[in-house]
Amino acid sequence: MDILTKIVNDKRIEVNLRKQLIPIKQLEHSILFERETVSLAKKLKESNTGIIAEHKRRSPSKQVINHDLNVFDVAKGYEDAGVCGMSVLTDGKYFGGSLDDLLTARASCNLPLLRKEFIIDPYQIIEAKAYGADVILLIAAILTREEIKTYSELAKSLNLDVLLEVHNQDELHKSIMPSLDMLGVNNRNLKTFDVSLDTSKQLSDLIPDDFVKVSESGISNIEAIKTLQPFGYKGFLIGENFMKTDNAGLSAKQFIKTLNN
Ligand SMILES: O=P(O)(O)OC[C@@H](O)[C@@H](O)c1c[nH]c2ccccc12
Repeated sequence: MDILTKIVNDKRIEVNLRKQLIPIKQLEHSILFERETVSLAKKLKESNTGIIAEHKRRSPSKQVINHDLNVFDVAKGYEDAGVCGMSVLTDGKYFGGSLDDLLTARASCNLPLLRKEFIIDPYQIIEAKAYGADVILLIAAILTREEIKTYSELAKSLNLDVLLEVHNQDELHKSIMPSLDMLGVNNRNLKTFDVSLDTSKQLSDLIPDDFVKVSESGISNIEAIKTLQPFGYKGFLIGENFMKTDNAGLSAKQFIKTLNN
């Protein structure tokens, strides 16, 4: 069984348990559920750098990245660095994250926050809003077109932005619909972990101009961004490159400073 299938199988069990612990009605009554969200897509459109910086402690491909940083400082640091948005991994078993991380990031900064999660149930979208997210991720590899439609429309009705992630042409073709805001090309194959920026280059032409294009994963230097910008990418999702350092915020700050020069 590939890793993505494993993650999704575990996620179904987890979500069913969560639903029993905290009913949707309760989530809908939380204070953050009423919060006015901030659009990441809009920020990316207005930016010349377009960095979305991620909080990620570990991953199935890299094992430990960093267990010593705390989300509160990382979020503050990213905001101070001038990133457009922050991505927070909320999966516990494979990425060492949690919904508490999302809450902490929310308490620490005003950046648009992306709930980085394997969404397979509408419950998780309600949850994202209740824990302070502004954006949800939908992964085409694990959803049908119908699911993408239902989930993205639900997100839009809650004023959440939608980032739809693809890795190949088939996933892209099945996913294009007006309820998406951003199209993310994952340079990492979630089944084999192979990383290549060529994926972003090859798919860029097939993404209609109405969507903000985001390149995700394996971006470790300024050159990568300079190479991808002419292909129309406005957003760059960077995790490990910042998280593997002692001070993720500071390394994002230096990165953005160099990018601006
Ligand atoms: O650490 P990197 O290589 O900079 O990658 C960040 C981000 O793109 C990656 O964490 C990611 C992209 N899509 C995902 C889906 C699920 C979990 C994680 C991801």
